[in-house]
Amino acid sequence: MKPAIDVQDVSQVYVAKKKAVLAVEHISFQLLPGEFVSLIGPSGCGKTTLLSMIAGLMAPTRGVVGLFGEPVTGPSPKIGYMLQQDYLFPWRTIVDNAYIGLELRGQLTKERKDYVHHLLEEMGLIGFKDALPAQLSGGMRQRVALVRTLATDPDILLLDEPFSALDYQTKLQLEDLVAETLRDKGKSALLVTHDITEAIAMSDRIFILQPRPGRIRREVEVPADIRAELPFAAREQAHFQELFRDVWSEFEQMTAAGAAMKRREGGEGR
Ligand SMILES: Nc1ncnc2c1ncn2[C@@H]1O[C@H](COP(=O)(O)OP(=O)(O)OP(=O)(O)O)[C@@H](O)[C@H]1O
Repeated sequence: MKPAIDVQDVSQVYVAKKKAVLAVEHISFQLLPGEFVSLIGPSGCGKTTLLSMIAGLMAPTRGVVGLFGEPVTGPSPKIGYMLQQDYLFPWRTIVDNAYIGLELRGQLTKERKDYVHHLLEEMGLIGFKDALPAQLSGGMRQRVALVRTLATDPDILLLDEPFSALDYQTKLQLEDLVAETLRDKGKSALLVTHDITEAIAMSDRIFILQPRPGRIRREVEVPADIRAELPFAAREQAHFQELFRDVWSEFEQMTAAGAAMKRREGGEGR
């Protein structure tokens, strides 16, 4: 089986104000079709940089990214992107917002429109199809963003903190909806999040990244009892707390190492 995403020894250097920043270095991982994988790590460890390279928005300085065996050379129709902000156009109705990706690709056929209506139905939004975004709550707007992302039928979803701007209850509800929808449709997903519980509850595997430069520190397999459930119920499984403590202690070690490094750099600078 060809991996949905294949990141091979990728590094990325940014050049800003005559200074080079090594954002990520020697990153390699694969994501299989239908798998849900999360990237977690402290701010600046290169999560967004990695997503941008996978989405074809930026070429790696070194290494190769592949999607289903093909090298990434630019944005691909195989990829759908969901972000923290919903970026709905305020002057367009919900259904017209959901059509945008299809319009941009010249794919606004009767069949695709019917599929969008089906998705709006699935997400409990059909009664709001002619409303404007301002009339919807934050959680409903993110559901519209999900419909818009799924409308073009991408094989892989890149989820860049899509739940982080939501209140806690809405976030838990939407996590379940996203997980269930992606499982049903057999999509692969790569989630970037700062929330350890969210990563454990939603994923098959987790990559913990460390900063300066961004590298994979550890890969975590989520136990079967957690994976068998949707995210809300997953939090109640026997191995959940144990895994949470394990990942948390990894973060604490990383924070302590980062603070020690800053102290050393501060000392050297004096
Ligand atoms: N355009 C840029 N120019 C220069 N440096 C950049 C640029 N974008 C990111 N960086 C640097 O690259 C590193 C990785 O950044 P990136 O935004 O990918 O991390 P992140 O893990 O997504 O962070 P956050 O969790 O805060 O969103 C950081 O050190 C950052 O300062």
